[in-house]
Amino acid sequence: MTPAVAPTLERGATTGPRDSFVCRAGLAVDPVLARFIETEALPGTSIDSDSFWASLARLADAFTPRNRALLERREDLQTAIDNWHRQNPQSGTGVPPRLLREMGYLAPEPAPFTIGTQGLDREITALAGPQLVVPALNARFVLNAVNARWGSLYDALYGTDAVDGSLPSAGGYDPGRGAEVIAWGKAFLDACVPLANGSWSDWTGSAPQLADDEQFAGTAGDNILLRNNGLLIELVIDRAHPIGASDPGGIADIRLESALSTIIDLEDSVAAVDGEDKVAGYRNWLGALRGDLTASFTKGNRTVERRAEPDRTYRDPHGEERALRTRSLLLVRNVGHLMTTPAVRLADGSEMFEGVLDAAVTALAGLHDLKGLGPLRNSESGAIYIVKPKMHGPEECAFANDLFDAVEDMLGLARHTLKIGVMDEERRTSANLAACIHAVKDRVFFINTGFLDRTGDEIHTSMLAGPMLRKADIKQAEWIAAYEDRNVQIGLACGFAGRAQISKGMWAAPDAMHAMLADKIAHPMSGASTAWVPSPTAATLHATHYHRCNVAERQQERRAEPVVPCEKLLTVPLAEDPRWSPEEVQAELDNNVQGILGYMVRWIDAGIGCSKVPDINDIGLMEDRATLRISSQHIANWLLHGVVDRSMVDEALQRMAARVDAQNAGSADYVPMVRDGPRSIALTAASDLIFTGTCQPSGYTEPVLHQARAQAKRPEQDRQFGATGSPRMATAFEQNLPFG
Ligand SMILES: CC(=O)SCCNC(=O)CCNC(=O)[C@H](O)C(C)(C)COP(=O)(O)OP(=O)(O)OC[C@H]1O[C@@H](n2cnc3c(N)ncnc32)[C@H](O)[C@@H]1OP(=O)(O)O
Ligand SMILES: O=CC(=O)O
Ligand SMILES: [Mg+2]
Repeated sequence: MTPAVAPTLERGATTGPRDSFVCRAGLAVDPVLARFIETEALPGTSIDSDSFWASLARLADAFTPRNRALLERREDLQTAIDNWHRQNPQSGTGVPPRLLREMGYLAPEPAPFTIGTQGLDREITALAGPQLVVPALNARFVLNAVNARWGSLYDALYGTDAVDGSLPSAGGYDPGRGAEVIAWGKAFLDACVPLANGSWSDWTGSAPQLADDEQFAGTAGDNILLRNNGLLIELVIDRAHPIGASDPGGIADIRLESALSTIIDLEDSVAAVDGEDKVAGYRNWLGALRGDLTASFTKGNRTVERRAEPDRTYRDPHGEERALRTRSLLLVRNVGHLMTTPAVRLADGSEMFEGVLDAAVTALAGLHDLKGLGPLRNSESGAIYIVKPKMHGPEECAFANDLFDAVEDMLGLARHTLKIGVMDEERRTSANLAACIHAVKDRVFFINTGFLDRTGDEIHTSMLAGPMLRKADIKQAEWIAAYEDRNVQIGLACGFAGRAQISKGMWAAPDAMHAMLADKIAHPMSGASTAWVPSPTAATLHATHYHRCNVAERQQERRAEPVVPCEKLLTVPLAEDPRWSPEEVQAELDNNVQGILGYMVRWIDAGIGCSKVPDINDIGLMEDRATLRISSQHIANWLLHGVVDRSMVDEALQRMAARVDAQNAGSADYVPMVRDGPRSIALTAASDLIFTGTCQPSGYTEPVLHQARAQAKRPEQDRQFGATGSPRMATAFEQNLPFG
């Protein structure tokens, strides 16, 4: 039986390294995590506390050695690649494919196959539309994301630069701007759900005669529902509303089905370094799935109570009442295979692999949805969706598959209840994508081109090959086009059309909605059935692309294409003739340093894992650990090859720290990095990250970030300043100098 209350959570009942830890089946568990599992996650699931912890201990026993071996394999391959570059310093290329095959970096291609995943929701198989990502630790944002299934097109157009690049002025409603928004909205309707005669601008409210009757989906009260490419559009009819009152047809708003699915992110957009942080994320995932998560906050001068939208109904064209899905389908992103967590320690005192803990706990939370334990439901088809990031190659995908098998057994779930989304964001995965998909072929529900991490890995893998192009030019180089094309082509060849999502990466400029409307239609046009957006507003605007482009047709067209050869993917974005002016070099360095500091100071000092940080041109960019990986690896690469030197980087760090301090001057609790007294942990960590960039595993930022954040969380008197700048790290840069 599950205990309703945790049995013994008193301080001191522990074998762990911190005397507040509690002992569970030989594991030393952070009491905050133990309490969460025993009082919130287990109750109702029919799994008792003793068997959960015993199974978790067995899971750790079974998967820890294998996980470690996979990380060693990463290092061995990287060493082999580095050695080749040392022996071939003038090659101007990456390691030749033949040698990559010999090393085992390139695996044998599987025979043609079709994925066999069953039991997926229609948001994954049948519909094409935006995918929102939200940091798991922020309940207010999570709830906004849950409810982002629907969004106001008028609000999204009015409140952003979407229509013509201009922003609304402060003050009241601007009727001129409003008229432009309404005209844009009506033109959109004319293009996507045209009337048989005339324009929606002239529609006066009679039963709409559509050019295609099939696009009439029904009514919800006075509102009209239309369907195009599988997505719903709701015309809000309200003549009492100021906008509806002046509209010939009484249209007060056009609401669009927007974020069909949402990833609640436990990975690169959060700062979670201990049991307390992990529980904050797990609790929000659990509450979002159950439908009882709430958030209360002050906005302007009012208190907002936010909760998940209840289900709605509408009447179809035959007058039958039907359910109208109001919430985004929820997926969770676990962490990758690299990090361990101090939330649980094993019998030998080592930390548990965080990905193993994530798999067990996020799946346990999923049981609440499958068993209907909360007031609302997520998956209608009984699936638990877990996105797995940063896997390197097929053996790491096979590891995740086996881990998910074991978690299913532990929780009494039918085989393949846990679905996996494979982030195609490491070079070894892109180069072996078919084999990676094959390793998870009966549970895969998406592949996604995480081009940000992928860019970081591109730099790190070929770090020794030579100086890389400038960051913006890397995005235009041959490898990335091959990467994006191959992902779609291989996905289609493995039968993803109509069965699973082919997903494209994040729009990383949250305020640049005009540019997004112009550019991001390329994602559905590529045959991808979904693509990432940073906010609900961006989801609504990006949804218009899926009305303008029929993804199913695009997939049909692209199916016949041959897959771009792997050789093109393996071209390295090296600067062939690096003759940048000093101003160009300085601008590149400053831009990277500003992004790094602007992001890290909030991560380390405030625990904020995803931020909007102005770039050197004052464009606010979404920064997360993946963009940090790119910037830090880029500087490390230019340092190594002498494009910049240590003193330039130190000078940029000081100058940009002052600039970031000025940018944050208005924020309460912000502690400047440039100050008298103890050196800023964030500034020290940023310096470490750059100067040890060549030695960080795969160029990841997590080890430095976690160490620095843990240090910042400790009471001031317990901190060891400069701990991240340990002698090992300080000398690592010097040791690499021979390559410079
Ligand atoms: C490479 C990768 O891994 S990409 C995946 C990881 N990245 C992400 O998850 C991006 C998530 N997005 C965000 O965190 C934010 O949008 C940022 C940091 C990029 C930009 O934030 P800002 O523009 O400063 O947003 P701000 O804090 O002003 O919030 C604006 C409103 O939008 C909402 N909002 C913004 N982003 C999101 C989101 N992703 N999900 C839900 N709501 C959101 C907020 O709830 C807020 O509304 P509220 O006041 O009613 O609660
Ligand atoms: O996770 C996404 C990425 O681009 O990296
Ligand atoms: Mg990523």
